[in-house]
Amino acid sequence: MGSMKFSANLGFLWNDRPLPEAIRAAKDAGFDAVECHWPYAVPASEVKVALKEAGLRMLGLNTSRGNVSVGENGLSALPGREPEARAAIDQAIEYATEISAKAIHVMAGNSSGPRARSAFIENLIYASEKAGPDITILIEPLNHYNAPGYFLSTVEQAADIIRTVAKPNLKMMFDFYHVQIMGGDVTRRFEANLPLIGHVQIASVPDRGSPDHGELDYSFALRRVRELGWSSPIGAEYLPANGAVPDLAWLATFKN
Ligand SMILES: O=C(O)[C@@H](O)C(=O)CO
Ligand SMILES: [Mg+2]
Repeated sequence: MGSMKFSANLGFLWNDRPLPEAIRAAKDAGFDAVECHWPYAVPASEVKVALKEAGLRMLGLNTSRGNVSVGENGLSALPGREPEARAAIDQAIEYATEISAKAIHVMAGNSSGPRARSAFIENLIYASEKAGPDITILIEPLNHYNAPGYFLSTVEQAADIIRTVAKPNLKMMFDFYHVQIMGGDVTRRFEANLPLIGHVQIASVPDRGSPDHGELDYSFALRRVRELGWSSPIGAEYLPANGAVPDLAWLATFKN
């Protein structure tokens, strides 16, 4: 696929190591960038040093999910929880600013209906304005097996929200793994939503493993992504088959 770039998602890859060590492992493995889920337990100053030493950019991090022990998966589409949602957004912006991260995924949470939609829209306006033009705010449709009850589940719903909020730095995280499960037709839907897409992620379907097997042919899908002009690193967000150390044979094949 020539000159495709890839970002290691350290929420899943090398997630048994402290984040600075995972950043170094990603560099040694040949990744072009990194991204993570929830880095907040590690001081941003340590992550900043590790990124500088590795010469890698942190492409994205997520807002806090809230109370994970009771199943919370984000706060921004929960009516009545605006103060906590905005505190999570502030925390993410502060962390992202310190490490010069490119994007923040604002997690919606488990909810539905018009009040949830209004809360999400208002919180996304807050996030987009507060983040400023150097940080992209992302929203990500998640599939209903991994995230049952999550507010945002389809690309079309995300596109509607992005158009309603109408802020230039609000975009969609297009995770092919979720999009394939929630209706497929992935390359057409990628093309149709291209102007609204801010980051791309991949994993095999249905097992969420390395992107070289399963029902979705990434050698085709990523060629199409590239033909459509996408040049930023693609997020490798998969669960390694042998624990946290990833199977990486696919990386050399897809990069060349
Ligand atoms: O696809 C996912 O699950 C992630 O991109 C994420 O940020 C939510 O956990
Ligand atoms: Mg994802």
